Amino acid sequence: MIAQHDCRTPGPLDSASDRVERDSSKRRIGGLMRLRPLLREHRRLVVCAGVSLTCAALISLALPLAVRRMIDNGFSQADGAFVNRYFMMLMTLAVALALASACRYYFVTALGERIVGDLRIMVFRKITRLPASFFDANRSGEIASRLTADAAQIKTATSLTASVALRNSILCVGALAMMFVTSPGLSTIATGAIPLVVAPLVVFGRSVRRRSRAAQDALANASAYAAEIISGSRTVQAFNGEDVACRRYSQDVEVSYQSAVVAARSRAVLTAAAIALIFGSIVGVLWIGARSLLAGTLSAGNLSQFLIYSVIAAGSLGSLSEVWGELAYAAGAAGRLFELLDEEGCAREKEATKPLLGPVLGDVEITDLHFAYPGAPEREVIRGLSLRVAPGETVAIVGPSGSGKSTLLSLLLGFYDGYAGSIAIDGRDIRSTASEDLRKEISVVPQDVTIFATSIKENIAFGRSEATREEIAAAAAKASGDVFIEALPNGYETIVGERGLTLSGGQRQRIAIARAVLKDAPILLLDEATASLDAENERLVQLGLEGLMNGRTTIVIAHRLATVLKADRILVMDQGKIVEEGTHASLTRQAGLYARLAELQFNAASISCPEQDAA
Ligand SMILES: Nc1ncnc2c1ncn2[C@@H]1O[C@H](COP(=O)(O)OP(=O)(O)OP(=O)(O)O)[C@@H](O)[C@H]1O
Repeated sequence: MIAQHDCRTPGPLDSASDRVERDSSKRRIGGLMRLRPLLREHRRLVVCAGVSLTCAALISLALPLAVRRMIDNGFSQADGAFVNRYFMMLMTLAVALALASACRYYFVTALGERIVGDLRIMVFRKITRLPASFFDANRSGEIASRLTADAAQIKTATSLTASVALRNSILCVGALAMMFVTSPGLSTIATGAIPLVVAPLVVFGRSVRRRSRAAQDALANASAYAAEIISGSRTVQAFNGEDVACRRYSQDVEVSYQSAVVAARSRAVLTAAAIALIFGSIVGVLWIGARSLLAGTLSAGNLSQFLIYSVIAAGSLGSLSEVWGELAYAAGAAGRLFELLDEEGCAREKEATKPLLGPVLGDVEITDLHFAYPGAPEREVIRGLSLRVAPGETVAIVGPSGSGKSTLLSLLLGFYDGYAGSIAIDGRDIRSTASEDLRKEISVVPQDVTIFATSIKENIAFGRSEATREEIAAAAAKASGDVFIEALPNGYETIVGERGLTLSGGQRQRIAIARAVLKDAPILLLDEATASLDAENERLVQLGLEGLMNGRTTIVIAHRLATVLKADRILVMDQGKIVEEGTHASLTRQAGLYARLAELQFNAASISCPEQDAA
């Protein structure tokens, strides 16, 4: 039976259709509203952007007034001094407009960059704390794409698009008001046409947004695949898989292209419809205006002013319909990022838990543990396992591949919470301890060593960034890594390639061991820690590890039985359970699974372990 921990098990991120469906109930633009707290944090930038934006819009609205006055009072009365004065004024307005526009651009762009930077940091912070089950269910490329492409989309929206939208809203409202001031009659006819123009655009806009999201998701899919192939480039080349990969990527890109083209087509039609409807109605209104001019009920200046305002109003309405699409697009991107922020996960936060008390002795007790991975809940990987490791004891776990050894270590590290039974350290259930506090007490050398594309020094000090150069060197020496590191051109400062590709497997392993040595935690987990070493290095590292294990609770997983002979106890795991327990000598005598494994690896009879035989 599997206990469902009360936190929600993170599953795959929503698919395009899921999201579109959910979004339809929320009115997509609303997604951007969640950026409000970030905007509040940068109030000063928001105010500066708003002021410069409003100034630029108001100055644009003042220009037609000047034009009318000039036509009616200057040209028509051939008043040269008046014309000069007005041109000077126009020049001043132009300079002010230029300045206001420059300020608008600067503040709005700075605001967009600031907001998206903050958002990226928030999301990244969250991602780094999400539980293992989230990463089991989601592709890293897809997550990275949210941080890059979606964040960029929001940047455009919060900076340029939002400013265009705001400017056009001000222009539209201002121009409409001025149209009424200029000619109430003509304006009534013009505004009467607005609902007829806007209604079809709103309806059509929705389908455009749906298509845009599909295009975005298709692109994220292609990016995730590309990231996977790039990180596995050596395997791809070793298996001559370039063509297969290219074909698959081309298909993904094609799907993304097709979705983008469909979205662009809808958007093009939307733009055409917007322009036709808006300008069509304006031309109609102007026709009426021209007739009023001929009838002498409207001056030429007034008609020109009305004309300019109606072009401004129409132009801004048209731009609004375009940027509405952009904003909806960005709201979709914001939704995708906030979805990550909303991931609940199971990482136990500090506030909700109690720290392990005092210095941890490393008494590990596992009682009747049952566990199935969230992705395969029907298949129990750990099935009723109980185990006690006393402080300072070294226990080795061996067993066939897939028997659940690494899973057990993952559970000890608190990577998964959805298990039944209990795991306690020094008598305290690890589920009531914050993940951060728990992991402080555990050093681990995993099966798949992770090396970051930075200096060797930083790689070793990853778990203790404040470590001194001497401490780092001492840890490297204990892991038998000092000789090879010092032989590198830049020693400890040498930058290793991505995932440590410029190092050999054994060198990577020794850096991982040095990292664990430096962390100096009371509990040590070694998962095939010496698997990539040659016999000579294995012997050296083994010596270092023995020093490290001394006085620490150690759980060692090893396939090579020769590496576990010195353990205080050997546990044999099979199908999620401990099936045998003892020393090498006693286990070989039992003629069970261990004896069979031993016989497969070496002639068990010829291996002797004097200390244990004696024991
Ligand atoms: N993230 C995961 N999601 C779902 N199933 C998993 C996951 N990781 C491992 N498994 C499954 O759990 C079982 C136990 O795997 P585990 O890695 O613990 O075995 P192991 O004994 O450490 O094997 P090996 O000695 O080969 O490393 C396997 O059947 C494996 O397919």
